[in-house]
Parts: sequence; C-alpha cells; structure tokens
Amino acid sequence: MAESSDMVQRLAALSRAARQEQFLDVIARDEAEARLRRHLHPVPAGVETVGLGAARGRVLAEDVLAPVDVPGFDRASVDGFAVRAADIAGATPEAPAALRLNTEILTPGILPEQDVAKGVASVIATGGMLPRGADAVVMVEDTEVRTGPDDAPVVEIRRPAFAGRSVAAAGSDIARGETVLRQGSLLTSREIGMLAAVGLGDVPVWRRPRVAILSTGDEIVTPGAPIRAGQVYDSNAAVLAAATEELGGEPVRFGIVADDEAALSAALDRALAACDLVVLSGGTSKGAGDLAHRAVARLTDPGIIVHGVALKPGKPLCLAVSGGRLVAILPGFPTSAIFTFHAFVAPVIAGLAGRRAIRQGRVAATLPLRITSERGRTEYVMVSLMQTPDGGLTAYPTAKGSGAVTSFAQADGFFAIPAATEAVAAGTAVEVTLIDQDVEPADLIVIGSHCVGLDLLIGYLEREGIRVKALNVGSSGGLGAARRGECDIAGIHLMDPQTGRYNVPFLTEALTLVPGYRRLQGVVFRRDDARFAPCPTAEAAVAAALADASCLMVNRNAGSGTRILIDRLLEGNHPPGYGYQAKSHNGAAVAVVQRRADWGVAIETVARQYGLGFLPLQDEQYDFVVPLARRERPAVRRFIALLQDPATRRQLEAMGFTISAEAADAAQ
Ligand SMILES: Nc1nc2c(c(=O)[nH]1)N[C@H]1C(S)=C(S)[C@@H](COP(=O)(O)OP(=O)(O)OC[C@H]3O[C@@H](n4cnc5c(N)ncnc54)[C@H](O)[C@@H]3O)O[C@H]1N2
Ligand code: MOO
Repeated sequence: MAESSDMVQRLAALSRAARQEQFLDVIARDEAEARLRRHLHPVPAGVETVGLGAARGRVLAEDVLAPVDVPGFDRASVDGFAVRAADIAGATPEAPAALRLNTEILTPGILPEQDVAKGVASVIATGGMLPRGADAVVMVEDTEVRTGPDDAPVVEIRRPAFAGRSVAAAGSDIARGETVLRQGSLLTSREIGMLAAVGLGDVPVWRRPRVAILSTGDEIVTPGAPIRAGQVYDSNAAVLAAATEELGGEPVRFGIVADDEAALSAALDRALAACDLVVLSGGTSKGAGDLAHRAVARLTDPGIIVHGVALKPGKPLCLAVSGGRLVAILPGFPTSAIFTFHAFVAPVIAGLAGRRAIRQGRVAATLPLRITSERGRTEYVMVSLMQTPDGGLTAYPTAKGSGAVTSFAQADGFFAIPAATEAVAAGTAVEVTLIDQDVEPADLIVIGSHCVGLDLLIGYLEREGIRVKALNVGSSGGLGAARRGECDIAGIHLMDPQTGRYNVPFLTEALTLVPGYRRLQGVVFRRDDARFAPCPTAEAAVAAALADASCLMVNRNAGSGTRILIDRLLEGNHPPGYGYQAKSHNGAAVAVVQRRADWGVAIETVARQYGLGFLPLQDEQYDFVVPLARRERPAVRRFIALLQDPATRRQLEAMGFTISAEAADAAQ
C-alpha cells in the first residue's frame, strides 16, 4: 500500500516534470527587460573614501577637479640651455649665436635665482624650472660651450628656436580646476595615475554592491575537491563572482546549496539580508527539480516578474524582485548562465555600482556555413572570429551548445538569429557583438581534428610569440574550412574507404598536404572484462563482442576517420550500441570506463590515459592540410619547420606517435 502511494507520487512528479508547467509565461526578451526596468531602479547605495592603493576597480562617486596645475611650473623638456628665442633668431652652424652663461645649474627641484637677460642663457636639465626671462630651451646637441674673451664661459647656439620650444608650460598637462575624471568612471591604472598626478591620496567611490552568489544542485562540487562520476564542478559560481568584480561589484559566495527546499529558502533569506542582489544558478527549468524556483516563489513585493524568456541560450531564466532587490535564477547550463548574466543581471550590477552604460563593440562578419535555428526563440550564436585573406572576418559558430562552458568562454562574440528564422544561409553577413573590447587577430588559424600532438606544436608556436587560434571541429569540418580558405592548417585523419589511404584522396587542387605522424588505433575495453581477456587480436575481440548480445559497443560520429575504420571492421554488422556515437577518442574511452559501453575504437595514447585494455588495429595517419594560397605565410612556414625539427619529433615519438615516412623524407 505504502509502496503504491509512493509510486503514485513519483508518477505525479514525473508528469509535472514532463509538462514543464513552471513556464507560466515565456515572454520576448524586450518584454523581460521592460518588466525589469519597471520594477527595478538600481542606484548606488552610498559613498566611501578609499586610498589610491585600494582604488583599482572602484567607481568614482564624484567628479574630480584638479586642485593643482600639472606640471606645476614651466619646465624644460630637454637637457640644454634656457634662452630668449629672440636672441638666437637666424643662428646657423656657420654663424652661431653666442650667449653668456649664468652661473647656476637648473636641475629639477632648483628654484632659479638668476634671470635670463638679453644675450644670456642658463644651463638647464630636463624637468628643470624655466628661469625668468627665458622662453625656450635649446638641446645641448645644438650647442658648444667655449671660453669667452674675459674667460667667462659662452655658449654657441647653432640653431634658432621659436618661443616655447622644448618648454612644457604650467598646467599644459592638467590645468587647475579642470575636470580630471567624471563620476561613474571605472578606476583602472590609467585613471589612478591621473589622480596621483594631481596629488590626491584618496578618492570618493561608490560603495560596491554586494552580490550574493549561490549554486544549486546535489551534483555540483567545489573546484579543488575530488569528483565522482556523475558530478560536475561548480564553474558558474566562479565565473559569476569574477564577472561581478569586473563590473565593480563585490561577490559574496554562499557556496553550493543542496536540492532541498528548506535549505534553499534559508540560504535565500540570508543572502537577501546581507546583499544588494542575489544570483542563483541551476534548477530553474525542470519541473521535478525546480526547487530554486519554488524558494523564490515565496518572495513578494512583487516577487517573480519573469520566468521563461524566448531566447537561446537562457530560456528558463527566472527574475524576481523583492523589496527593491533583484533575485535572478540563471539556468544551470554554463553558457546559458553567463549569457543571461551579461544580458539581464550585469546592467543591474553596473547601475548599483554607479557605472555609466557599458557599450559592447560590434563588428561585421560573414557566416561560413549554413546553420539552423529553433523557431520561436531569438538565438544567440557564439562565434569565433577568423580573419580572411581579404581582411574581412568570418564568424565561425563554436557549436558546442549552451551546456558547454567553452561556448562562451572561448567565443569572441555572438550574433542573433531572430525568433522567426529557421535557417541562415552560408555567406550571410552578420553583425557580431564582441565579448571583449577587441578582436585579437591571430597569426595562424588551425581548424580541424583535435590531437595532443598538435597541441604540443601550438604550444611551441605560442611561446615563440605566434598567436594561434585553434578550433576543434573534427576532420571533415577542418577539411571544409581549408577548402573554403578559412584556415591556415587543418589537422585531419580521414581514410578513403575505397583505397584505404589516408587524407591524400581528399585533397583538391588548391590544397597541399604537410605529412604529420601516425597514431595507433585499436579496440579498447576494460582490462577486467573476461570476454576480451583471451583475445590475441583486435579482430578476435570484435568477434567475441559480436558473439555476445549483451556486449555493448560505442560508435564514433559519422564523418570521423575512426568511424570509417569501425565500419570496415564490423563488415556490415550493427551490434548493440552501434547508434551510440561518441564525438572523440576521449568520449569513446570514457563510455567504456564508465560502463555505458563495453568496447570501442580509440588511439593508443588515449587508451593508456584511461587505463584501458588495447588491441592494435591499424595505424592512422594524422596530417596537416594547408591551402596553397597560405603555404608561404610566415606562421605556416614556422609550423612546418617546427614539425620537421628533430627535437620536436623526439617529443612526438615520446608521446606515442610515429613520424611518417613521407614526413621524414620531407625533412631530408
Ligand atoms: N525537457 C526540457 N528540458 C530542458 C529544457 C526544456 O525546455 N525542456 N530547457 C533546457 C534549457 S534551455 C536549459 S538552459 C537547461 C537549464 O536547466 P536548469 O536551469 O534547470 O539547470 P539544471 O538542470 O540545474 O542544470 C543544467 C546543467 O547545468 C549543470 N550545472 C548546474 N549548475 C552548475 C554550476 N554551478 N556549474 C556548472 N554546471 C552546472 C548541471 O549539472 C546540468 O548539467 O535545461 C534544459 N532542459
Ligand atoms: O536556454 Mo537554454 O539556455 O537554450 O540552453
């Protein structure tokens, strides 16, 4: 009886979850922003004074007027002689002007006592105060000192100077009474230098808004702690805290709160009592685990104002206002969390911090491939910007989705696809909003299949000061990019099923191949799996797997070199697990380690990394495709030279790679 009522409850929870009934009202982004503006008027909470040493990152609470002139006096900007310009008019090397010298030497800090009268000059050093009567300074290089008729020193000047030459006038840098900095300025090293130059030892700044940061979820683990299968490191809290500081706020970490409504409510109350704004992440989309939402639902005055926005990433965003304070529940997905933070929460923190509006830069770019988009939501596509040979930009979708942390972290910017658009054609011009202020142009663009050997080479280049941008999109993706001329180098390992040859059959006239190295592919399995223990070869292992209906495989994605190999190996068989496609060697290995599969195909380096059993299958050739038009670029030439360097080869061999015969020939 107890059991069946438990079952009924569980079914009810499941059906609630399935219906996603918490999305009462999915609204447009504009409407969500309008509601936020209607309910929240963020202004700074007060002023405090801090010393210059503690001022970096703070926001100025008042305009600062210069209390002094900078420089405070007319001073020489070169080492030489202070003169009257009129005395040296027309001076030339052949007919120099001769001036008597005063006896004082005007180094910085000395107050001049002798006037520069007509026909007279004073020795002056850079930074020295200009004496009365002088109106210009002549560089020592244009002069010669000799003894005059009465044994007094005379300076001969070989060049004329206009009045004011080599003199920095008092107040010419900053004039007394001038507004040096305005209220709302973020104090960086540059602003702090100006404050110090006008003699201010401390400055009025806005009190920093205190931003409570909470992560929710039983699976979330603090970075630094050990992790079990199924658990996830808390990246959201770290990125939200750092982003809060960048905006001028003070993050207050409330840690990870378990999926427990009472604990969540208590943490929320503490956060609201101590802070100006509360940011939670996780637990806002699914019905059954929507505890964060339920804890926030208790808030009144007015409570929840938005739950569900028609955008991607960020649909389950929940915004509440209570007693003039914002409580935001960001989606748990890392890219969704940071994207919605910047879109909705950052402007509120900036307002509370007293910052002026933060403008993001935009650049025009071209989309290199067709992409599809879900109808009904404005989709923000994270992109990596690559320079094209004609000086334009290509916006390469990073395509890892909102659940990945790298989608946002490694993107240069994003562009929007309107809610009603289902596909954007290749070649479409897009306007990319930059995440950082500038696009860093790369010296070398590498797109294609990921390989730890390639990582080693990129590391060397970066250390030499060559900026490399690498995008891991798989072999076929890299080949496509090379064909379109979008990259300098594409790392690929594609086998032509007809000939069994690697990479070469895929070249076009506009592409050339730089031979790389071989990686040993094989069948991987858990060492304690008795089914594979007696197998002497990879073929025997596959036969053993095919003979056991309970033996699950992990496949590789179509288009990958390994998939072609697997299909050849299976000779048309589709054993259980065939539909389960890992996207990388590591992905396949993890599936076997975690028992979601029993066998798969991966390279030896990876099998070793995960402690898996390995039976060699065949060598796989990993090469570098280079568009001919880019072959002679300095960074490409350096890459090739590095690949042929015996020291690099030894390193690659130590990692388990075999330098291919062609590569060895090329190096001769
Ligand atoms: N059937 C549906 N499923 C989902 C929908 C939907 O409409 N129907 N929406 C999807 C969308 S869109 C998003 S975004 C996610 C967000 O879900 P939640 O906000 O409820 O987040 P969780 O379920 O708690 O976690 C999602 C994911 O993120 C990981 N996570 C959570 N917190 C952190 C953290 N602090 N640091 C790093 N990673 C974190 C968590 O482990 C999960 O993997 O829902 C979709 N589902
Ligand atoms: O809104 Mo979710 O953020 O699409 O991934």
